[in-house]
Parts: sequence; C-alpha cells; structure tokens
Amino acid sequence: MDAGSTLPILDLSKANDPEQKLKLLEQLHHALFNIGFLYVKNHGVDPRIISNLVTLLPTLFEQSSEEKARLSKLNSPHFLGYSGYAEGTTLGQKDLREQFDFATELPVIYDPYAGRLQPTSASAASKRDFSNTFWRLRGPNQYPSEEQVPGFHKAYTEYHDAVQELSYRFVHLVEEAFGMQMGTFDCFFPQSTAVGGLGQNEYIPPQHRIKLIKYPPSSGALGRQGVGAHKDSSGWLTFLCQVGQEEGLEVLDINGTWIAAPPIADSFVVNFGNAFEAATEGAVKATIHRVKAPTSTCNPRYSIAFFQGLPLDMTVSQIQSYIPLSVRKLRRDREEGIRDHGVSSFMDPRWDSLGESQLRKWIRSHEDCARKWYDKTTVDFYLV
Ligand SMILES: O=C(O)CCC(=O)C(=O)O
Ligand SMILES: [Fe+2]
Repeated sequence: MDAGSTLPILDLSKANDPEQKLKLLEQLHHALFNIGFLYVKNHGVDPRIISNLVTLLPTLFEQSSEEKARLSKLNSPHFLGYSGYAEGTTLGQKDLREQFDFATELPVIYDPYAGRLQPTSASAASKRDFSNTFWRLRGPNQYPSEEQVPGFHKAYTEYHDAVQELSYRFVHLVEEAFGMQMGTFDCFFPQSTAVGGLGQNEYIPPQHRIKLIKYPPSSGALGRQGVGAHKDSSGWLTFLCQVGQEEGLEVLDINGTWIAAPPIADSFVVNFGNAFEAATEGAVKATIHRVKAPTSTCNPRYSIAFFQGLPLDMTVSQIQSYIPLSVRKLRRDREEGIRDHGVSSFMDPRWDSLGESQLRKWIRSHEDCARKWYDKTTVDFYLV
C-alpha cells in the first residue's frame, strides 16, 4: 500500500498568477487523464464555513433513533433524508456507515399532469413538460429541528453555497485544462434556481447532492466495508471533505493497486463521476474508490461528499457535444485494441438522460423508498 503520495495536490491559489496557472493546468491535465483523483488546497472556501458544519456532525448523528426515524429517507420521494447503519450495500455487502442525504434546496416541479388537467405553476410558468418521472427527484430537504441540532440549517446552507461556488470555479479550470473556452459549461449551471424565467433552450438548474456520513468504529464482525468499491454515480464532479484524522479512503490506481487517500488538513478530495466519464467517452475515468470502516480502537470517521449535479433532462450525447474531440479521443488513443473498457452504464441508450440514470441509481440503492413512492412498472424497469 502506497502512503498516498502519488495522488496530486493542486494549489488553487496558483490560478491567480498567470505563470503559476500554466503549471496548475498541467498538473490538472495529468490528474484528469492519468489518475482521476486529486486533492485541492488553498481552495478559497472559508474555513469557518467548513468547521461550522463539521462541528455539528456528532450532534446530528447522536440524535435519538426516534428523531432519526422522523427524518428517514422513506418519507421522501426525492430520496432525501436519513439512512441507518448498514442499511446500504455495495457489491452485495453491507456498508458499515450511516448517512443523511441533502441536496440543493429546490421546490417540487414534477408534474404528472403537464399539458392536461391543471399543470403546476412551474410547468405553466416555464411552458415546459415536467411529467417525466425523473423530475420527481427534485424536492425539499428534511432538516433536523433547531432544538435537536441548533444552527444546522444555516451551517448546511452556507456550506452548500460555498462548495457549489468552488465547484463552478473548478469546472472553469477543467475547461482550460481541456483547451476549451472558459465558461463553456456555465450554461449547465444557471445561477437562479427558479425555472419560471428560463428560456426554452436554457437548462433547468441542477440539484447538487450533499451526503453527510458517519463510519462508527466496529469490531469487524460484519467485515470492514465502510463503503464498497464504487464509481460515483450521483453527479459530474465530487468534492469530498474528510473530517479529522481518521483514514480509510482508498483509490484504485491505473495498475489495479489500492492506494491510500488520507485526510489532508484544509483540503478537499476531488474526483469524477460516471457522467463525467461518459461525457469524455472514458478519457477521464470515474476512478473506483472505497472506504475501510474504522476498527473498535479508532474514533468515528466523518466525511461530507458534495456531488455536483447536472440538469436532469440533459442527455449524455448532449454533454459530449460540448467536449472537444481532441479530449474524447484520448481514451481511444491510449487504449487502442482493448475491446471492453467497462465505460459506465450511463452509455446505455435505455437511460440516456442524466435524470434517468439518477433515478435508476436511487431506485437501485433504496428499493424500499422506491417501492413506496414510484409505481411498480418504473421500479421493475430500473431494477433489471
Ligand atoms: O467517505 C468517504 O471518504 C468517501 C465516500 C464516498 O466515496 C461516497 O459516498 O461516494
Ligand atoms: Fe464515492
């Protein structure tokens, strides 16, 4: 096992100096095409905003089981809320963690009656059809009460807004590392979350997802899988805050070796999701990673994952059309002759839109919630 030194650490303050910026872009180019995982430091997110949310994590998770049940994901057709310890599985094995899923605070726009009966105000105002089932993923968060976790709503909102801003700034650097015009992807991220004033050709603002995670120490009787080996499927780019000193995150490198990605103070880990891999036709990998659960002599491990979303009605081919061929063909150049590259199932034409791939992901990971809120035909279709 490597000590983690092979993962690049990018100093984002270099973006402010033209000469240093070139070096930064070279480093980013290398990280994008050869590793798919990196750290960023001097990232510009106010450390107080991070610590305001981080310090609330123990209180959030120490709420009584009744309080946590009140916030259960089962209450939410948007798959937002609490999932209990070891409720999730990866690769058929229990993930030894508990989590709260939050997202960009957005009103419901799903409108099964669009164009018929009485369309909702969102459909009517924007003259768009929000009847596709995947629009149902958008909706409000379930917050703990102020008495239970004082200051949570404010701390969460500030964290969301600050990391969202970092993620948009980082996307600009990616554009430059790809040799593209800076700002090309801005149209994916309209600044206002209201849909009423959008033109017919404008994208609907995306919903970013934030997962607050606790990995409690455990005896090992259930194994050591905090979360099993996976590619991120919730979004485009991931910005991960590893809280404290507890190690556990590991990344599968290009040679098939697991390397440690230990916490580095004041940094975020950045990696690329399935949608990004699909968009670049596999030139940038959604690198596989996993977390080992802490042993009984360790402290609990906490982390906060920000999954940058994309407009749900975008198709993979639409995103690909923004990415220069010179970037997309890098995979073919590198892997010429290899037939099955295992590029993500996002490429499957049955769920070409990002919304469908997201709905599929949530239905598959939370079947109980899906069966409660979605009809049998929809659930069975995505479970296949
Ligand atoms: O907790 C971590 O460090 C990583 C979590 C992760 O990879 C995920 O939830 O997708
Ligand atoms: Fe992940």
